Amino acid sequence: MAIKRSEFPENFIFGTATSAYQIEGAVNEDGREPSIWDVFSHTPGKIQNNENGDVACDHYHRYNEDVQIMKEIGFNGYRFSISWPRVLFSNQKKNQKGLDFYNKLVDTLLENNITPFITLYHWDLPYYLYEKGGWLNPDIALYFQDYAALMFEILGDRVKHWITLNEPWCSSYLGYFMGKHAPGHTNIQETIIAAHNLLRAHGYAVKIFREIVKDGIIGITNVVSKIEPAKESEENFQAAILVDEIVNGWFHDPIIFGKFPENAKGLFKQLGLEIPETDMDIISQPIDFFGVNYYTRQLVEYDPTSPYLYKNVEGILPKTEMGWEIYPEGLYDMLRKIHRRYGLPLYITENGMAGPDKLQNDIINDDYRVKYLEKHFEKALEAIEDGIDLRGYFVWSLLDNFEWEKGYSKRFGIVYVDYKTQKRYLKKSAVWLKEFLRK
Ligand SMILES: OC[C@@H]1[C@@H](O)[C@H](O)[C@@H](O)c2[nH]c(CCc3ccccc3)c[n+]21
Repeated sequence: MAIKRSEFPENFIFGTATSAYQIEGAVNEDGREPSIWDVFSHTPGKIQNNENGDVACDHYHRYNEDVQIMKEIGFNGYRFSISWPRVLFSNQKKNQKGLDFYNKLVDTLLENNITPFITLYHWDLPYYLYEKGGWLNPDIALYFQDYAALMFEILGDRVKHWITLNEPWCSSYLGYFMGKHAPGHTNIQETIIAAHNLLRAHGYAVKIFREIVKDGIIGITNVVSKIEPAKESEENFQAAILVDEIVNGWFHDPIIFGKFPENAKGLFKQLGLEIPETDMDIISQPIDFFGVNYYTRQLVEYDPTSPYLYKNVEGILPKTEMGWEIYPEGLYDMLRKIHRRYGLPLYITENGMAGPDKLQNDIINDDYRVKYLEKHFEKALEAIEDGIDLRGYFVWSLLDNFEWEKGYSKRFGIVYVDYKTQKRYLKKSAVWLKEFLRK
């Protein structure tokens, strides 16, 4: 029996999500200054095919058309991020033209009965702050607080749903340990310091939010992967617990319990790493929800030859173009785990897949994405029916866009973008969503 919109709560938010650097383009327009992703993507060898976000989906100029597409599909929510270097100059003066873009975007969304959910930081740190140490400099929390306060003052009268950070695990581990993302460092000690300062910045923003937007709600979005032992053994089971603490617990526990998870902390200490723990009271300021970005599971095995005592193992399930296993059961498991452990309302702030999308006679037949979304919607509904306080679901993503180190090679959109013409084409999954959201 196909799942129906009417089975979800009447006030449930069905939306779609994007981020500034991945769709806006116009990187040198109206005074926008460079971010770490402008510099990283222009560094040869960092991005597949040496692509960058200079133009992307040209959303800066086409936002009206894109909102009309959301309206046509029938979404009642839209999660997007603010480009920090577009709204604040390095001399700390506000960039009015940049702010006006977001004012117009918010007003257009509201005119079309689409609720804006704003992410303050989706990885595009102003480059001049990186030159001052970036996420390694404790002062970054104060810079972030000033930026957050500006956005709360400018948009807080109309925007009541706010997310401080998108996936601090990615910002710290991909940016400072694996070197795959900006700023491209490969240092585990820096990673732990960056993670702590990201959490501090989150706390400083929550603190000022309570003073400026008294009728709004604020949370943080984390990537949440279902961590499973590749083979059943006590050692592998322990490895899974450890990895769950490193990937998931490290960015949830401090916010709710005011402390880092013990096993992971013990491992890092055994490796001789410093674990800064200042401001845990600010980090654990009460928040109103957790945003959950769910895509897949991670299979791990105990590995005594690794300093982190584990290794990732390739799974056997059907995979998306990113090589991620399709595992909707993990969505249910993680919603239940996060809800039980932390007791906060949840929004699925990202879920979706990269597919082998081909434009043929103006049609993109992404049946695989229809099936993916249907299966994950079913698990979201099951969670709601089991009493989990899930309030919304944002499909990643509205448009095909700049997929970070993979450039434009991976298409996550429900709307196909022909980058040569910037023409948008609704994929079959968008047409399916339009039908689903009607019922
Ligand atoms: O890769 C698709 C999207 C990105 O385009 C978004 O900007 C970003 O928020 C985002 N995060 C993830 C999850 C990445 C991840 C998967 C598995 C394990 C750890 C991290 C997937 N995505």
